Amino acid sequence: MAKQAFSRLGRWCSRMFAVECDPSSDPVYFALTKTPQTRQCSERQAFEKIFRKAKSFSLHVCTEDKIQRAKFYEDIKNNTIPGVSRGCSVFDVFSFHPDVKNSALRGFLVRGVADIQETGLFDELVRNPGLNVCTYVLEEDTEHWWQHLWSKAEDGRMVVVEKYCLVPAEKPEHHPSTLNIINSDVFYKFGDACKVLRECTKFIPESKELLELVDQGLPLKREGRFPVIVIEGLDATGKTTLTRSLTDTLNATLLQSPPQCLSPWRPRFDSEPALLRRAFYALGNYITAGQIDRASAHAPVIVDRYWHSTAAYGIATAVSGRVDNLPGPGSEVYRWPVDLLQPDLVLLLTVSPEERIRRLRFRGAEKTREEAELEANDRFRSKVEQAYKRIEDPACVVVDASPPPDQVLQQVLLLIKNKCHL
Ligand SMILES: Nc1nc2c(ncn2[C@@H]2O[C@H](COP(=O)(O)OP(=O)(O)OP(=O)(O)O)[C@@H](O)[C@H]2O)c(=O)[nH]1
Ligand SMILES: Nc1ncnc2c1ncn2[C@@H]1O[C@H](COP(=O)(O)OP(=O)(O)O)[C@@H](O)[C@H]1O
Repeated sequence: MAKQAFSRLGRWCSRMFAVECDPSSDPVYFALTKTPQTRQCSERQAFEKIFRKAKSFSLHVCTEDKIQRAKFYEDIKNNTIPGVSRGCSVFDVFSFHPDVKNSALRGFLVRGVADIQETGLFDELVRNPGLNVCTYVLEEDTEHWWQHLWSKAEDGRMVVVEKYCLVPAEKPEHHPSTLNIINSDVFYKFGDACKVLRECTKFIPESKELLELVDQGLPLKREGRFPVIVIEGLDATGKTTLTRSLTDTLNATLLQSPPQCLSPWRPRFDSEPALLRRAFYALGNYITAGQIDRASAHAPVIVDRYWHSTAAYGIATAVSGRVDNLPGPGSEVYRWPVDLLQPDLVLLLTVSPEERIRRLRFRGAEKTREEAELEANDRFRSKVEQAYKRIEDPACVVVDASPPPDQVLQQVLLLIKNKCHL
C-alpha cells in the first residue's frame, strides 16, 4: 500500500503550493523542493502568515476519479473533519504545476490542530484511499518548513512517505484555480458532460434517465430558418418578464434551459458538487438545442438562458479570489462548444445591483444555492457578469434593463430588427 501510495504521490514533486488565506488578495505561493534553499529573512512573513507556529495539516484530495474527488472535497469542505473544528482556520490550497492545464489539485489547509493523530484525518484516509494528507512542520535546526506526505503502511500505521521543503515563490501567470476549468468546471462537448453523468449513476441513479432523454443525433447546424434569440442575465434582471412579452409580440416559441423535462431532477443536481451541477446544465443546453432546432422551422424562438449562463456560472464558481483572477478575454474557456447549436442573438440584461435587489425582494422567489451566493458575494456576482461579457461566438449584446418593462421591450425589438431582420 505504501509503495502504491508513494508512486501516486511521487507526481507531486517540483510542484507549487498556493494557500488562499484571504479571497480578496493573492494566495501565498510556495515551491516544493527536495533540498532546502538558502533562507532569506524576508521570506519569514510568508511562513508566519500561513503557519504561525502551530502544526498545520493540508488535506489534498488526490484521486484520478473526478467524481469521488468532487464529492469528497465538497463533503469535507462543508462539514467539519472530526476533531479539527474547534478554533481551527481553514484555507483553500492548490497543489499544481505553474501554468500547466489540468495540473491543479484542490485541497485545504486546516491550521491549529494540536496533533494529527487526534483527528479523524487518518480514519478518513483509510476510508478514502484517494485522499492524501500532508502536515507542515518547522524543523528547528534548519529553520525550514517541510511538507510531510502521509500514507498508510502495510501494517496499518500511518507513515511519512515523502517530504518537500517549502520555498516562498513568485505568483505564476495564471491563478491555479483557472487551470482545470475545461471539463472539470465547464464542459465544451456533449460527450464530456455525458461521461460525468454516466460515472455518477452509481450514486445518482436518476442520471441514467437523464442520459436517455438526450437525442444522440444532436443538431449542430440549424435546419430552421426563423431567428433564435437568447435572453441572459442574473436573476431578477427581467428575463422572465421580457421573454414572455417578446414571445407574444413576435408570435414566437418560448424555450428555456434547462428545459421543463429536466425540472424533476434539478433540485437534486443543484445540491451536488459543481462538477455534477455543470454537467447537468450542459446536458440541459443540448436538450434545449434539439427543441430550438425543431421550433425554429416554424417560428422565431426566444430562449430563457442557454450556454452563456452555464459557462458564466461555471467559470465564476471555479475561479477563486479576485475578479482579475478570471482568465483574460480571448481565453479558450470563453469559446462556444463545437457541438452546441448557436443562436442568432444573445441579449444580456443588466441592471444596477440595488435595482436587482429591489426586484428580487419584490418578487420574493426562492433562490438556488448560486443565487444566494450572488446576494452574499459581490465578488462572485462580478465574476459572473465579467464571464458573461467575455464569452464569444456569439458574444452577448448588453441591454440596460432598468427602464420600465415596455421600454425595455421596445429597445429589444429594435435590436432584434436590426440584427435579425425580423
Ligand atoms: N438556466 C441555468 N441556470 C443555471 C445554470 N447554472 C447555474 N444556474 C443557476 O440557476 C439559476 C437560474 O435558474 P432558472 O431556472 O433559470 O430561473 P430563472 O427564473 O431564470 O432565474 P431568474 O434569473 O431568477 O429568473 C441561476 O441564477 C443559477 O443560480 C445554467 O447553466 N443554466
Ligand atoms: N423592466 C422592469 N422594471 C421594473 N421591474 C421589472 C422589470 N422587469 C421585471 N421586473 C420585475 O422584477 C422582478 C423580476 O423579474 P423577472 O422577469 O422574474 O426576472 P428574472 O426572470 O431575470 O429573474 C419581477 O417582480 C418583475 O415584475
